[in-house]
Amino acid sequence: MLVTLEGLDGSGKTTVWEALHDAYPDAVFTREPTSDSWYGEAVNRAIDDDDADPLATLFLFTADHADHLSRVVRPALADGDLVVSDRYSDSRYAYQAAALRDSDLRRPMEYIMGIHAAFSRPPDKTIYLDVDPETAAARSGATNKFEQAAYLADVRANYERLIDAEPERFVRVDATQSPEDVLDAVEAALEEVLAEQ
Ligand SMILES: Nc1ncnc2c1ncn2[C@@H]1O[C@H](COP(=O)(O)OP(=O)(O)OP(=O)(O)O)[C@@H](O)[C@H]1O
Ligand SMILES: Cc1cn([C@H]2C[C@H](O)[C@@H](COP(=O)(O)O)O2)c(=O)[nH]c1=O
Repeated sequence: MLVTLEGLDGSGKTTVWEALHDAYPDAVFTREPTSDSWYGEAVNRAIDDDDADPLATLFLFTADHADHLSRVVRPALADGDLVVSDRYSDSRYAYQAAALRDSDLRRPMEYIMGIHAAFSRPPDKTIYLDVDPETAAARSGATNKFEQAAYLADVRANYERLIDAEPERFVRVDATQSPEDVLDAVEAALEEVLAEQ
């Protein structure tokens, strides 16, 4: 089963993802952008480059996703493992659709989803850590172009579109709660998902 953690920068995904290692010692924990490949390194260069072309950036993130799928996600799923990914395809739909909002693409989110539909493996469940853009920007330190409150407001609106389209896949968790309460809510959601399996 493939479970993904999604949300704005600073929503607390990585904090939760790290804490889940103890509760699910046999699961495969992974992330996007990947941290162990040159594709991930290329993505990080684009994140840090304020002048990076947004369409080129989309394809770098998508290349990293293709490598992540073939090298990590599909083999783990084939072995019957629980895979928990800190960010995955929804991050592209939410973030790159916002970055490409004023581009020549008529419907950026649909375009990005179309590219993924040809090769990706959709998540079985997605835990969405919901936080307002101001809190997100403050917590993340606003250190890169994606971590600005105005941009994150667009990203959040895109996440809401994704949730509206597939309410059964998403579990929304209030990420303004204390870290302990957020983790309790995520663990409860995961237990329910695994029990349904
Ligand atoms: N529930 C919470 N309440 C207050 N602060 C939190 C909470 N969860 C995480 N934080 C703090 O917010 C900061 C960002 O947390 P974290 O790195 O887990 O977020 P993230 O969603 O993974 O961000 P990014 O997407 O930018 O990597 C950290 O300093 C962390 O300690
Ligand atoms: C996977 C992915 C990520 N992003 C953005 C979101 C963050 O601002 C950075 C890095 O992610 P992290 O969780 O803070 O390490 O990249 C994106 O725009 N599109 C994506 O597909």
